[in-house]
Amino acid sequence: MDGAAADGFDPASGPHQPVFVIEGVSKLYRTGEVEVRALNGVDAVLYEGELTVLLGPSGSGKSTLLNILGGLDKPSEGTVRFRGRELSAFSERQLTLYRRDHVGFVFQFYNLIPSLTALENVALVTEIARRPMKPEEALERVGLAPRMDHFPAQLSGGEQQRVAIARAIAKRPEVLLCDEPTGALDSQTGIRVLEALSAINAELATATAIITHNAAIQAIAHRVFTFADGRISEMRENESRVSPSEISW
Ligand SMILES: Nc1ncnc2c1ncn2[C@@H]1O[C@H](COP(=O)(O)OP(=O)(O)OP(=O)(O)O)[C@@H](O)[C@H]1O
Repeated sequence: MDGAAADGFDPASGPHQPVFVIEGVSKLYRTGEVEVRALNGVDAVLYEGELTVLLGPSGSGKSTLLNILGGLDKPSEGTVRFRGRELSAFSERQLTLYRRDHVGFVFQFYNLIPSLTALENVALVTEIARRPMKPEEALERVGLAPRMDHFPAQLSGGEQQRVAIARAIAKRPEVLLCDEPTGALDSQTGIRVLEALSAINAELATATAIITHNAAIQAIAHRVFTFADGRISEMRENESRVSPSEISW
């Protein structure tokens, strides 16, 4: 924990403190006559320092919940609290500040700026963050320090995704939200990306949520939520976790 404390994580808050408390959350989308209930009464808790996997078929509501946790969307019913503050009642301005100061996002497609090097892509974020790490350190943490002067087109898909992870963690977010981070990658490359996410979760104690369709990935999590039809049909704590290098698909 020493290293983590040096990185600004307060060990006094300890593991097993809730980061998000989700109560009775439903989300309805209405487009013309068509109404879709993307979430239907979700209750869940995500904990400090934990890696949570959100598993389930397409359309089961995983991204909708992740977007609500990330302050990109609001529930139609129910409440979400972030460290005791009611996120679901935040104004747009408060949500913008919340996203900027507390949340790192990683998406399936890396969204790097092609005309900037890996280092410059990460530096874009550290320039506006309140207590960032050096961009070099962020790239070091994902094993890409030797490639920092390369442009996205000179990097493989998995390397580009690791730059995107470096960019997301460089502002030291308390939560890292990842929507299908390995969805576009082959298994070997995807495992490298999961190793980077898992190492960051362990070293910085960043509460991490990873959405996937891929059931093999659940073995690396502390906690697994399985989604079905807008609900969490099963919540499970893994008694023993395996390292990403031990899984395959
Ligand atoms: N902005 C929107 N407007 C209308 N319907 C939406 C919107 N966003 C999501 N939905 C619908 O809500 C349901 C849940 O979608 P969501 O993206 O949360 O599922 P998911 O489990 O993340 O799926 P996937 O794994 O395919 O990304 C789906 O039926 C989807 O079509």
